[in-house]
Amino acid sequence: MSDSPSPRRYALTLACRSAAGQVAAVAAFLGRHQAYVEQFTVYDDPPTARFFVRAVFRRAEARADELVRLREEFAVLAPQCEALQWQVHDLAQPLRVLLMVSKLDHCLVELLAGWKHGELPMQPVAVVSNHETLRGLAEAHGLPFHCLPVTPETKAAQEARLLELVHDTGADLVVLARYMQVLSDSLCERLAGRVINIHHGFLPAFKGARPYHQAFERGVKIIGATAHFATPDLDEGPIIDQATERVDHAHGPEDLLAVGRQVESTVLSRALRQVLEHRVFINGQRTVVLR
Ligand SMILES: Nc1nc2c(c(=O)[nH]1)N[C@@H](CN(C=O)c1ccc(C(=O)N[C@@H](CCC(=O)O)C(=O)O)cc1)CN2
Repeated sequence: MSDSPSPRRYALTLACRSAAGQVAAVAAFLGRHQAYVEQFTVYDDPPTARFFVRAVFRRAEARADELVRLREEFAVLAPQCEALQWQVHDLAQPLRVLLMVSKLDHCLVELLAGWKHGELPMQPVAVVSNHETLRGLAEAHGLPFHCLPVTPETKAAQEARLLELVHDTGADLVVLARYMQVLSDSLCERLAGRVINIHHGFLPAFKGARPYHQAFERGVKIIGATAHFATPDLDEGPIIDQATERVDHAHGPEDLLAVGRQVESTVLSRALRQVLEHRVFINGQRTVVLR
């Protein structure tokens, strides 16, 4: 990166205790840095007495070390704001994403298309699967493909290999794009807040591996999909986004799966975009999504 000053765009995210003066403190910080603020969104959550801030700003003449200086100086301010979590992101450095899939390709195809079309600001770093089925799709997009078959006997070793890949690729996020194996408690804890799953059901209804069959048996008239952070509690993680579609008595389980494909792909892509744009905060069992 040249030393000559160049315009750079940043996102500042802050979760802190609810209190007077939080906005003023952040605004003063941005003012001290002659920041040109493009977006400034806040939400106060009375039930948890937490306050959430997302600011997108730019600096006309940013020095090479500006991101480091911004972080060092916000680190001084953070305790005064009773910060619980904060980060300054350089928007020219998209988050690195490790994609996981089993045999069904519809969600992976949607994410890769969104990336190629510049709609998903991410840097995919690899595709990991427990089947060979989608190697061609990954490699056609120039992405390394790693097949880690999972059985009860191999699960621990394969998860250790997955953690190695997360480390070696510098992945910030892991996206379960119809990856049909339950991640262990220890893996979820190691990657807490960094694993996004698409559940092919409208949670909290119809948890598990076969929600469309459950929906058919129940005779529902609406099906849906849910993007959430994966936690040790299967299909219980904080929800990022959901969507639904109407169905009727004539839809069998396979028809429901067919209707659900686009709902799943749309919800996962939308949820991932919100995370990539630093809009999503985990707030206990829930999320705050600053639009
Ligand atoms: N720790 C978590 N891991 C995963 C989650 C999660 O919420 N927490 N979500 C799943 C995705 N999923 C539903 O959305 C899901 C996938 C698979 C199963 C399941 O029972 N799988 C069986 C194996 C099935 C098979 O081999 O085809 C199993 O793992 O024993 C339930 C829910 C992804 N992981």
